[in-house]
Amino acid sequence: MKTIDDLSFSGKKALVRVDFNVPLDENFNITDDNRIQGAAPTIKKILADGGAVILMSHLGRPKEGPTDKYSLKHIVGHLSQVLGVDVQFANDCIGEEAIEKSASLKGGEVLLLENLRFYKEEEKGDVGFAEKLAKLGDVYVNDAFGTAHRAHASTAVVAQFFPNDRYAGYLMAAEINNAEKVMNKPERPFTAIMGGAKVSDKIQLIEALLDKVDNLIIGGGMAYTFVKARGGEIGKSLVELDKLDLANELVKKADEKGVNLVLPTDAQIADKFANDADTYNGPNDQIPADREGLDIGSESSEHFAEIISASNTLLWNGPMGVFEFDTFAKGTKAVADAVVKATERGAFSLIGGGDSAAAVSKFGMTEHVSYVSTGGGALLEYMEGKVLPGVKALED
Ligand SMILES: Nc1ncnc2c1ncn2[C@@H]1O[C@H](COP(=O)(O)OP(=O)(O)OP(=O)(O)O)[C@@H](O)[C@H]1O
Ligand SMILES: O=C(O)[C@H](O)COP(=O)(O)O
Repeated sequence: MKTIDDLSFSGKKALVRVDFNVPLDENFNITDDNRIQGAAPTIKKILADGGAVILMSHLGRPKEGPTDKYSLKHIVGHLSQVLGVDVQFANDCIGEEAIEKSASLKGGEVLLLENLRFYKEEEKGDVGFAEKLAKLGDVYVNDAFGTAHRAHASTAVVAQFFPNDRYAGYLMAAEINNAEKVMNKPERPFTAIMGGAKVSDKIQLIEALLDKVDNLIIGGGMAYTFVKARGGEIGKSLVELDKLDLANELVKKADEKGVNLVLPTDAQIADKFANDADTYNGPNDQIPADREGLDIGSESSEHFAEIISASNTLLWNGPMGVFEFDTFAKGTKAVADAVVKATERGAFSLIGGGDSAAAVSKFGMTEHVSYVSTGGGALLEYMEGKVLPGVKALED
């Protein structure tokens, strides 16, 4: 797979797929610009070579065509600041305006096209739509690791129109290299910390990890399915009753493979799902019927931290509790502190995208871990051993 270091972009128009699917608040302010920052080095390299950049991305999951809520115009200002260039904007990603603005773009200039998903053809992987996109540029660059697990027109199909001129951007290359480092050449002990809401979202990753890790720590909402499966009383805690047998199977598999599967033993037990809930720290298998566990407890935090601090490779995907509420962020913070300490001692730590990255950023620790992925589902699928269409499409 070629990267952008294999080409001088002088005199070229680079059609660059980025993942600018960033969280916006009610005033359309970007609440986490990690994905924009991540794509900046690629864009800047092309500009430094004297090339012009035509950016394409999706934003959200628009269902009824163009809407203001999902317009990429909302990120033009911040993107211009990050790049130090006045980014031009096309109100469509194909058609007259896109063609004209792309054609008149000069070296050192940047054009951002409107949201690709305003056309159903994007997610359908429509060839005709991909060809219209392809006509806008001379070479194709994919730097959208976060969307690489989608076989869409702009992430995979379009590459066929650039048989000799398709490149991975720096972010795409870094994401793959860091995921490989963890999955294929981990320095041991290798510990994975899985959290978040549902076992069902992470089953395939957990199964893939059981062949790779020394320790598998399970926290967050998904832990209660494991506690319930072995007869614990979990009250109103989050649980997937149709996954109890699966949970027991995973515990058994871990045992057979000699993996140390670590579950929390205590929880912050609340009388309601709210930041101002009445809460106490107690065993997570004796939760009263009218209460629920919303964070791992102090004993579990200490136990998890102990294992993390003795590890040389760390993968973390999913928060330990409802970290959005400060009352239930202690477990996630304790894990983040331990990951940072291990990293400072020389361990390699990879943080999965989405909520885990948001938690690390909330605690101001992004610079103190080895790598924060921009991929949520894409990273999970890559680590499950799946071929990502956006990566495959770049291969010669
Ligand atoms: N004990 C719990 N009870 C209820 N919800 C929980 C609990 N622990 C964590 N959560 C919730 O889980 C959500 C995150 O899990 P989710 O599976 O949605 O994403 P994730 O695992 O972080 O994956 P990604 O990092 O890709 O977003 C958070 O919104 C958090 O509030
Ligand atoms: O946020 C993500 O995971 C990527 O931008 C992909 O978005 P999607 O799940 O809507 O395809």
